[in-house]
Amino acid sequence: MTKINKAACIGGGVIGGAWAARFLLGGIDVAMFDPHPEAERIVGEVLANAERAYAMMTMAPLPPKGKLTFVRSIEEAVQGADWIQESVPERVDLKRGVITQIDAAADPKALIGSSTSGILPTDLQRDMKHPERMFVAHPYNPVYLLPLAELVGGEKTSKETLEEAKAKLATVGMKGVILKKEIEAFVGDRLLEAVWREGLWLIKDDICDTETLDDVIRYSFGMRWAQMGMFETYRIAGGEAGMRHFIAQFGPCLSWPWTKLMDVVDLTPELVDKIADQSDAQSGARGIRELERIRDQNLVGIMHALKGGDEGRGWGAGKLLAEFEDYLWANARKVDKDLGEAQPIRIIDTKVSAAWVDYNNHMTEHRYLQVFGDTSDGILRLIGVDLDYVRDGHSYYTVETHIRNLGEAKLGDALYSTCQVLSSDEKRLHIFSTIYNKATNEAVATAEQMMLHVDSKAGKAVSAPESVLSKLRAITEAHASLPKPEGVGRAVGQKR
Ligand SMILES: NC(=O)C1=CN([C@@H]2O[C@H](COP(=O)(O)OP(=O)(O)OC[C@H]3O[C@@H](n4cnc5c(N)ncnc54)[C@H](O)[C@@H]3O)[C@@H](O)[C@H]2O)C=CC1
Ligand SMILES: C[N+](C)(C)CC(=O)CC(=O)[O-]
Repeated sequence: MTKINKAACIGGGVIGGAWAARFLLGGIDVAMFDPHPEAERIVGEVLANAERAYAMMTMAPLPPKGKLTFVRSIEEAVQGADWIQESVPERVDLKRGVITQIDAAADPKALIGSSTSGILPTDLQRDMKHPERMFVAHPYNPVYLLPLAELVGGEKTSKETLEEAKAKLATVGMKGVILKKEIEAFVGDRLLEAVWREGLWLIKDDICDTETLDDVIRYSFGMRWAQMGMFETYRIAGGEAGMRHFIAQFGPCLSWPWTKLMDVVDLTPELVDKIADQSDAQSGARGIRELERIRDQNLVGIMHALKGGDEGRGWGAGKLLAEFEDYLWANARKVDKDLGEAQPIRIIDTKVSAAWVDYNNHMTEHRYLQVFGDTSDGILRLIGVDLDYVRDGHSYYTVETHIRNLGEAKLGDALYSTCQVLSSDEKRLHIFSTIYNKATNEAVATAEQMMLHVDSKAGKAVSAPESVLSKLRAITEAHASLPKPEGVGRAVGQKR
């Protein structure tokens, strides 16, 4: 896949700031131009929330964070950039001017995406010298988590540009969908606008308030949409006869006067006050950044659930996350560890994220197991048991774990883990891992684990191949000279 080497973000508001976060956390340097006097603070706050979300989202090795530079002009921002994302306010004259300015200063091969929610790319590329590399890349808020970008070409956009944009977006975990034709508001905003129009009428006519309306969405079809969209959901709603029956039964309702879709509600000052007051009553006690964090944590939870969907193969946005994680592992900097060194191997570096903390205000139990699980995965990768190996039908399964919690890990604490191999043979791997607080180097928890090499299709333990065993022997022999760690073999309740 073709990586993005350097990105330029023109406009750093809600969307531009979140694009910058997506690129930076994908390891890409970003030059940002936004004349807003508080642009650095705003982007900094968005980035902080994005980093928090990524810490919850994945334990796959993200590349070192890219460097963010604020610059004073569009010309300076686009220097050396191969992806330029325009996210200035939704006005055709402003956007066209900015895009024409970008075009004049950028490398003629650099891709130029516009975040516009609905303006035709043909209208935006009108004055460009190299319009073939300009397109709409319409994202969804928050761009750093929601992976979709609608890719829409104008009359002068080349097909190759859209394909290249799609391939590049995959390297930052995004799914680019290429629309067959340009149309105002593309696909997503057409659908959203229809629902929004209807929602405004329901509030205006006092059928419900904003909170009730949101409840109707989030306790019902919102959940369905997140995992299956509209048409697959309705196929199921048609019962065994599927889509044809669904259309036969519910199609006629479309011509009954159920909706007010074609009437545009008059957004009078009174109606705006009414909606804003209801919205304040619904959510005003929490600030925007706090609401963003709640939203992000929920979105991560949904993606995690979808990652386990379809019997572990992953589904929708969760499958995409799993594919992105595969990509991150495949592209992680290979740490050349000396397998013959007589010291526990350092495996994981992480931080206690907000999602890991419980009502006792410290890292909750199962997160220790998660870090230990990632540590054992790390040692397995060192001996060649990686995702390809697992896909080929073999793996190590953990059959026993004993965790001891020795100290507290608090929100934001930096942690690292080490792993010592206690013994191994053709089938067994006996390890002892420790999680340390990075600031104090004090042990926070230990785990003793026994793993078995298995033929995962047959579901039984089998000998590992020599390619794995030779590496494992090197580590086991080196670690044999280490003192036995305190706590090995301890049983629960045993006196110290
Ligand atoms: N907010 C949303 O939910 C979504 C917005 N979009 C699109 O993203 C674009 C940006 O929208 P938001 O980020 O919401 O707006 P915003 O108002 O939060 O941010 C716009 C930013 O552009 C900056 N700006 C103004 N003129 C500029 C110029 N000449 N050069 C550089 N920066 C300039 C402003 O200072 C501001 O920080 C729009 O086209 C919008 O339709 C797309 C998807 C979702
Ligand atoms: C409101 N909006 C039209 C700017 C919304 C979008 O474009 C997409 C989104 O994130 O909902």
